Amino acid sequence: MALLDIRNLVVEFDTAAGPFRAVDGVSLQVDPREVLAIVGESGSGKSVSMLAVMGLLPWTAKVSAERMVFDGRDMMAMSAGERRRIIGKEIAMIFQEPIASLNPCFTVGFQIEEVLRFHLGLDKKSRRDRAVELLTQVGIPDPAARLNAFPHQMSGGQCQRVMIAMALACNPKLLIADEPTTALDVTIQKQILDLLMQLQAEHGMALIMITHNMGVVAETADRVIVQYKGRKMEEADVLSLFENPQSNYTRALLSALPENATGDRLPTIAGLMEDFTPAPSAGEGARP
Ligand SMILES: Nc1ncnc2c1ncn2[C@@H]1O[C@H](COP(=O)(O)OP(=O)(O)OP(=O)(O)O)[C@@H](O)[C@H]1O
Repeated sequence: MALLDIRNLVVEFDTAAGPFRAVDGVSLQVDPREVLAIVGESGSGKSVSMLAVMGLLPWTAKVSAERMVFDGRDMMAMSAGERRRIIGKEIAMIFQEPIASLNPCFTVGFQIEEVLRFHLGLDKKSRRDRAVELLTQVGIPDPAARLNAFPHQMSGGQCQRVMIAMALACNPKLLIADEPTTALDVTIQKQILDLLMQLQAEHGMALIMITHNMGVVAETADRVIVQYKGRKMEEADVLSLFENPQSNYTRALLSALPENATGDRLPTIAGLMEDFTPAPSAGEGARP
């Protein structure tokens, strides 16, 4: 049984110019321990789809889905309180801007311990011990002392490690990583990706990796969904996607990779919805 099963997700925003459909009928399933990449260019609705699952969209968003089931529980039917108990505990998310994701007014120790207090009700001493253990797991040197640091006293890479520690605090079944390395220096990007993959394997969690980077897809994913302008263009296991892409949009994305350039210039992607057709298997709820 899929850990997360979403059918026909639609997200529409009320804007001054009228309703805007950011996600248009996306279906996806993730199995326990599986790594699913959602890839697509900026604005393709990758983040909005996952923020809809987390219930983190602003009130201007209208979310509908035929099905949104996590670990056998219907997320569309549950109360806001029930959802809050799952979010951050069983499903955790990390974001592109680690420094902006942390609260600048509190030490990182306080912020990690707050997750442990809210979701697990641990006492002060157990919270501190667990926070040290978590910082150790994500590779922060001198963890007991670093708990007293404020986010501005840490580098971007260290802040992302802290975000990962917070996400792991309650041993989630699913981690959603939204462009987790995009804002970091190239050398740090690789370290954070390696850390995420190591923790995913050790903790046996499912991972949804949101990215615009085909290199990240190739390094991390078991299965891939290609999204464009709010619609699913293709879904395939990672090898099939690279070796035998079915949608002309996926082919355009792959041919725009620097290593696939044949002339002096990289090919551009035309950018008109009408030009691209989803792969025949992309539309249905069930995965190919
Ligand atoms: N609060 C909002 N109100 C109106 N439109 C929004 C809102 N949030 C996102 N959008 C729009 O929804 C579309 C999808 O955004 P989304 O952030 O999911 O894209 P993305 O594929 O994750 O790209 P990026 O990597 O740049 O975040 C974009 O056109 C964006 O402008």
